[in-house]
Amino acid sequence: MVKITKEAALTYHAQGRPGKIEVVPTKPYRTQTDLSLAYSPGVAFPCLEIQENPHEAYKYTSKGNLVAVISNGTAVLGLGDIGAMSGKPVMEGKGLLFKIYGGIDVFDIEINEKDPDKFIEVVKRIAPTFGGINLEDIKAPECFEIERRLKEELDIPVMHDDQHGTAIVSAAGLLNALDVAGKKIEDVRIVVSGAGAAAISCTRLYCAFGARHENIVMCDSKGPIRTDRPGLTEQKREFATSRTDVNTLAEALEGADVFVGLSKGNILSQDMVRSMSDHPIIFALANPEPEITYEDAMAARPDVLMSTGRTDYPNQINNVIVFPYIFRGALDVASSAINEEMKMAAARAIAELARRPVPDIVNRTYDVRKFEYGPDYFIPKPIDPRLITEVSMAVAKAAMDSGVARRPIKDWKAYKQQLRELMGQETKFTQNLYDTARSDPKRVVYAEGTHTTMLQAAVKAKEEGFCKPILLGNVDRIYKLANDLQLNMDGVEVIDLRRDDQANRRHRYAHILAEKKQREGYTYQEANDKMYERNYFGMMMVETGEADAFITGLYTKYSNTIKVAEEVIGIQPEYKHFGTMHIINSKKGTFFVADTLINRHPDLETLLDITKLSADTVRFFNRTPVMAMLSYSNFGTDKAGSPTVVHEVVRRMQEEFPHLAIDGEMQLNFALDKTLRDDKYPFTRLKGLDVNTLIFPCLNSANSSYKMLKTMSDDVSVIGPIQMGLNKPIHFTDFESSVDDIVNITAVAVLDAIVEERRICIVPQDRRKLKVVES
Ligand SMILES: NC(=O)C1=CN([C@@H]2O[C@H](COP(=O)(O)OP(=O)(O)OC[C@H]3O[C@@H](n4cnc5c(N)ncnc54)[C@H](OP(=O)(O)O)[C@@H]3O)[C@@H](O)[C@H]2O)C=CC1
Ligand SMILES: CC(=O)C(=O)O
Ligand SMILES: [Mg+2]
Repeated sequence: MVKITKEAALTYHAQGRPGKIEVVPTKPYRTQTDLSLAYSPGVAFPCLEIQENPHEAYKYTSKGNLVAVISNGTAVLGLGDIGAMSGKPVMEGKGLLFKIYGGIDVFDIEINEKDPDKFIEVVKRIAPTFGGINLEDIKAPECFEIERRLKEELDIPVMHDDQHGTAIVSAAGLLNALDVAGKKIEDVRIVVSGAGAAAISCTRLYCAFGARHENIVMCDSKGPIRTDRPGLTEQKREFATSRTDVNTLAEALEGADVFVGLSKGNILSQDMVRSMSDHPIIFALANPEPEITYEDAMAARPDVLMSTGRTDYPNQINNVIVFPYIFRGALDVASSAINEEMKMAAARAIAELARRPVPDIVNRTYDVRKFEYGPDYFIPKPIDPRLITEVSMAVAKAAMDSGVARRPIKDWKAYKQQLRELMGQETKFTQNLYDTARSDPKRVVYAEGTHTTMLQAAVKAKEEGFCKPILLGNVDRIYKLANDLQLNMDGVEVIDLRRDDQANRRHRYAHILAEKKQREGYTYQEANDKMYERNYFGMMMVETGEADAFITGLYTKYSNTIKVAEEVIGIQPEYKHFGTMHIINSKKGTFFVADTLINRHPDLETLLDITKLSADTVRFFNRTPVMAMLSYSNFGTDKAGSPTVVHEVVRRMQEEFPHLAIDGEMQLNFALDKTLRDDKYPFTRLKGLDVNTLIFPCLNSANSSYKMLKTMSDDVSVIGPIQMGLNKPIHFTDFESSVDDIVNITAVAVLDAIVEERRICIVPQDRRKLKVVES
């Protein structure tokens, strides 16, 4: 587990641009016209529209996606009243989290005002700017009145996150921890340490889920809150116990099932933990120091079900699992409030998610082989990409059902897709790719069945509904691995090509290959030896029609696999070379990039083949190719060196395909910026067109470019490599491919296999029949 040091935290905040957030324009601003639209005089028009109908603010401004995180710094984490400005790093941090998890923009606002009436007045006056208000780190009891009045007096969702975000996530954690411990919420004895903003709201929500008042003891800085204590606030009175036998936290904890700490660091001792019942649930949620450290609690007894509020320990219970999504759902239906129904729906959705298999990306990020629902994992990880869809949708639905949604959602499938796209999880392109592959699932051979990534990808592709996997490898090993990973192997075929029962098949394949290659010096014996290698055997399955597509590459070097593919499958007759393409999905659109893996220094004929194959592949994905031939020079500015080859390819392509949008050679920025290109070079065939296909002059530049994008940009997803030019659907992976990379390639391979006889140059009427990926 990562230990966070003071030095590291200070450097993180100070390095580069100080702080953690910046404001980024969302409209063009390069030209004088842009500026006149963005500001005066153009800006006057939306102003007047809003004056006439205030709701138009959601249409013409950022209001609908803008949340204020507002604090007066009186209860910052567990640090106490450190002042408004000192709390700014926390509020900026929330801004960052809102953005990365919920796609919501935030202005953090620190108000130097402790008087509730004045504070409320300030918030009310700035409220028109925002679509929602997240109150943060405001101490009890003032926070209750502040939130109550703002909710009453404003018509946008207002939520004090320390109260309700914490209540929702800890209720989800409690439901699951009780399930793991085999206990019922109605029966358990709960001790709550803290009687502030977070503690009161959490306890209220536990009661809404069935916890009994009489089973709860709440403690504040003075100890257990009893009904016989004079001068209790209204909220403390709500949870005061009538028990007279409890005078200390230690006494309250004897035999208790649950401890929830929302108070102060280091107030729970190991002895207290030992005095609790079997499988005690300990939520030590004070930040930054929990009521007891994870290590101490685990050392006290092995059966503890332990959570903290920190990222660096298992079972983090932190409101970050809630606030981005509850506001997302609320904003998306223009909800006028965040009510009890929405909170309970969010808690149930979070609890339910933790019980489902965990996505590969989460395991990889935490460097864990597999998270499994149980003592060490009963709450989803904040980076779980499903939170945005599951929680936001549950919240939006609850808002609609409870009558506070002003813009109900009509198409839930489209909304889910919109949420995924918002977070760049899944572009429309990938979705369409999957849908098309699903229309006619194919038999796909995975060469490396014993590789965990390949095995998981094969099962996932099957579960996505677009393939019938055939795994090559040792049968016992594959089933053991699948068992360890809890994978459902129904519908998966496993073939151990080395076993005696495959001898006939090996001989048969060897005969076919030897016959095909007899004029190239191939003997039967040689071919038979090769059938013990998974790439030969698997490709022969496709060659003979006993499978539809083949995927390999995690163990084998690319150059070796290519040789086998050329030998067994061969290149399409109209070409002499084959190549690879990567598809880049970014906020700016989908781009096809070639040749990313095969031809190191393509000569004229090779580059010509790559270009033609690329045009066909782009059409295969049902797009019209708009092709830029790239180089370091523009349209003949360099008359020597490599640009001359590109120049000549363009000439030949334009001559052979008079209607194809292709031009060059040109630099990458001219390819991607049509205004710049049309301004400087108005004569091109690409005038007014957005380029979607980038043909690089050599492997160095193509390979480095797609890898640079993949590594440096979080907003980019890459599909590939997609092979172009082989006779059959043989596809390769990078050795560093993830499960999702291979699932994507499987979809491409299936699509490839759907095209009968696999001609990339598919005739238009066949294409329509196939309903391949829509533009
Ligand atoms: N993990 C998470 O997601 C979240 C964690 N928190 C954490 O919860 C804690 C409280 O936050 P919040 O409710 O906003 O703050 P408040 O200031 O509103 O409440 C603090 C409460 O803690 C009580 N307290 C202080 N010292 C002790 C002690 N020694 N024993 C028992 N109770 C004590 C106070 O008692 P008294 O009333 O007598 O003053 C008060 O009731 C913080 O540490 C915060 O970081 C908060 C929100 C979310
Ligand atoms: C997480 C949080 O909001 C707090 O500790 O105050
Ligand atoms: Mg807080």
